[in-house]
Amino acid sequence: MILKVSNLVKKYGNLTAVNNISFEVNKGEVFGLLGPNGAGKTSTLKCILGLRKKDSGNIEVNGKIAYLPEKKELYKSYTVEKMIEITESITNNFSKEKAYNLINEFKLDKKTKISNLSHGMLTQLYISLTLAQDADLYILDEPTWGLDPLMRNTILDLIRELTYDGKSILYTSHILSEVEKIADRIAIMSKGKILENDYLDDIKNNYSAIALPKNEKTKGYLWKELENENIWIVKSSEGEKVTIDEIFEAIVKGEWK
Ligand SMILES: Nc1ncnc2c1ncn2[C@@H]1O[C@H](COP(=O)(O)OP(=O)(O)OP(=O)(O)O)[C@@H](O)[C@H]1O
Repeated sequence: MILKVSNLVKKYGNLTAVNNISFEVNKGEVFGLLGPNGAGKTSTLKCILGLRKKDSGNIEVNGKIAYLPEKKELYKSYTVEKMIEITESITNNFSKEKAYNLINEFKLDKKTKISNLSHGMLTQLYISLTLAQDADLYILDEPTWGLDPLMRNTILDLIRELTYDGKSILYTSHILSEVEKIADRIAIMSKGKILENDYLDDIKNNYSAIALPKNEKTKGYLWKELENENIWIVKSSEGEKVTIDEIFEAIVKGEWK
């Protein structure tokens, strides 16, 4: 186990952004922390990194962490080359060679000023600077934000490749299809709580959809209210197969009854 979060609570004044959550990330796995806007994902990552003070709970990290923040801001007046130099001077275990390999793979010109990079290119540079660090756990907050589908796939491949060397990845995303491609396990977060936490395949196999008359209730998530019946997502393999997108939607939207 590389990371163990137990009963983490983070409050901002009256708002409980992270409400008593627990999960573990194992060595060599990609763990996806999913949830809608404002679910508490970034707050969770920041508590793990010590960038936010937790209110209670326990966080155990076994190894070095490299972090890709959600707000990908870099010194605008520097060139790509200068940014790599600076990162090398202030970061432990940073490989300049690896950073250059990555920016070449992304076809970024080292002489370009950061202010002239497109949004996607800025993400590529930031990813290069993060993956060029030798770490045991890579914490990536929305690593594919603003990237086109081709570039997204390249980044997902790079993330997956990290696990071949036994590295672990904790990452957040809104894009279910990409999570399906690379995550081993996921946690679905909503309103500060983890509502589901399991192997992706198990989650997919455990849930199915059933239609019930309007006045009937069952144990599950009320997913869709139709004219004559309601559709429930239930923990059973008896009903219709559902996609991970549909399960996610039902868990986040519906209430477990
Ligand atoms: N510094 C802060 N001060 C006050 N409230 C905050 C602060 N940071 C986050 N919040 C609130 O905490 C809640 C969780 O925010 P957080 O950024 O952790 O969610 P998130 O799941 O990462 O969302 P997103 O996907 O939109 O980035 C939100 O209601 C947000 O408004």
